[in-house]
Amino acid sequence: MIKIKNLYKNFNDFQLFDNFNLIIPKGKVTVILGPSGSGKTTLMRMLSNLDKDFKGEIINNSNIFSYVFQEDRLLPNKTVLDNIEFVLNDSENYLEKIDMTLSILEILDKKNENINNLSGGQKQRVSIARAFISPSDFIIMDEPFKSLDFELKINIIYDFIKLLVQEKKTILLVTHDVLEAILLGDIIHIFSKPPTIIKKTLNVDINKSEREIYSNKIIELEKEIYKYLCSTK
Ligand SMILES: Nc1ncnc2c1ncn2[C@@H]1O[C@H](COP(=O)(O)OP(=O)(O)OP(=O)(O)O)[C@@H](O)[C@H]1O
Repeated sequence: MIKIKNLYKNFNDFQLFDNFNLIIPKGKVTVILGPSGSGKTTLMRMLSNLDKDFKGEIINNSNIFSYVFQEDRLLPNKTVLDNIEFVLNDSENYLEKIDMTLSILEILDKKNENINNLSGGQKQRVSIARAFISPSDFIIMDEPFKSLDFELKINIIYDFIKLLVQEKKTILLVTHDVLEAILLGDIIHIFSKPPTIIKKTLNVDINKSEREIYSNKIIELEKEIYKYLCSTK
């Protein structure tokens, strides 16, 4: 579990967080939805020790982090396999897991392909595979599906759900996409404008493998979230 306690963060006289608290439970997907400028990126930077200039406590026992960003951060001119082995110390022990993960993400046939020859969606699948295969305790995902078209995004999300059903991971997902939040999240936090607080927390009590985009439950949740996102309070 990762705990943020009594966090205060400012940039000169701009107070971004003013006694902010958040818990990221182990083995769950915690989603942050919030307006532009509410501090999502800053929070991720503080969680990953890139920004240490704050008051309060961040209790984080995870030793290894991995990241999935909107733009892929893969090694160019290397194969898919090279990119995955890059984050592993003893890749020999991971061969089965690599194949299984690539297969679920539908890119097993690209294993020995040069990254440069892959489409944007395929590269994003490689980024997800790499984060999943690496022995990290905590995966931070910053708008990982943003640049993808709707159909591709939904397909990758469903493949990603298959991975999560196989193996629970502690994930923090930051997104502006309400449907993505509902399909992947266990807990959804909606941020206010600064000074940022959590306006609303929703638990998604629908089995991950039963999250159908057209189902009434999903549509009801979407409506509820839009209500909070649109309220100025
Ligand atoms: N280095 C910095 N110096 C001054 N102000 C900053 C700095 N970094 C962030 N801010 C301010 O802090 C606020 C939060 O920024 P942040 O990038 O964390 O928001 P965000 O929620 O990730 O936004 P978006 O959804 O647009 O990516 C913004 O008002 C931003 O201008």
